[in-house]
Amino acid sequence: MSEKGKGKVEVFDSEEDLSVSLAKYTADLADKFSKEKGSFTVVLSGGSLIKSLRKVVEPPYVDAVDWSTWHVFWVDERVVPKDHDDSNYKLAFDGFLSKVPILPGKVYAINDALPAEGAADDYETCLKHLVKSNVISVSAATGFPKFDLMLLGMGPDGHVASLFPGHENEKWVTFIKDSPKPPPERITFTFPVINSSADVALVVCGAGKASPVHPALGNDQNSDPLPVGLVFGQGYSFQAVSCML
Ligand SMILES: O=C1O[C@H](COP(=O)(O)O)[C@@H](O)[C@H](O)[C@H]1O
Repeated sequence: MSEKGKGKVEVFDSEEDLSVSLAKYTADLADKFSKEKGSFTVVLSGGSLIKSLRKVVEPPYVDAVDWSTWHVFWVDERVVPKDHDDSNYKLAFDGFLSKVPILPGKVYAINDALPAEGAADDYETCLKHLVKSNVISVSAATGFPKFDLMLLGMGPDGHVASLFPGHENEKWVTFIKDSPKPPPERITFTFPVINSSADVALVVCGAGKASPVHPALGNDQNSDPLPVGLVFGQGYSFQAVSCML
């Protein structure tokens, strides 16, 4: 999606239906990219997204997907140890990664021994190495890394990743120490990276999130832009919404 409002919007009656559709969408994209280039780079969010991904680690997908081609990243992470209940890595490990044979060397968690700024720099350096070794491509349009699929959630305040209202940055990975949603210290991909992805799935579930998602769908031109309204994609974008709009 290169312009706001050009994404495909799917609205589901239930979170169960959303989850079934998200599994097919993710598995189909993994298959497409794996056949085209032998790898699939996917970026996870924390929060409710991991629960919504549950069907992809169940039959038929769990057996049909070629997990050996997957490279897994995080769009944002809390600066806590990997075994902490607030860790997005732990959430993804418990609900997703522990159920599939993705090679541990292709799972790129943040360095949890570093403080926020160091962890953000370290993750950006890791991405730059992976660009050099052609694991991650670069967007010809933006010069930023181009992941195959960015799986985004959205908070009730309209935040995506750990990009809260008023946040701007031209780095690949940045950090915050004052997140309005606990825990306060986080690292996060920036909008140029998010918006350079080949595909972006914005997975939003629940009536409480109906109002902030309107700008992302191009339905509300007048209100102040929320972070979710700044999400675009370079290619086909899938936005799954199960709330009343
Ligand atoms: O703090 C975070 O919140 C958002 C949204 O979470 P949700 O539980 O409301 O879906 C999440 O996408 C992000 O990765 C996480 O760090």
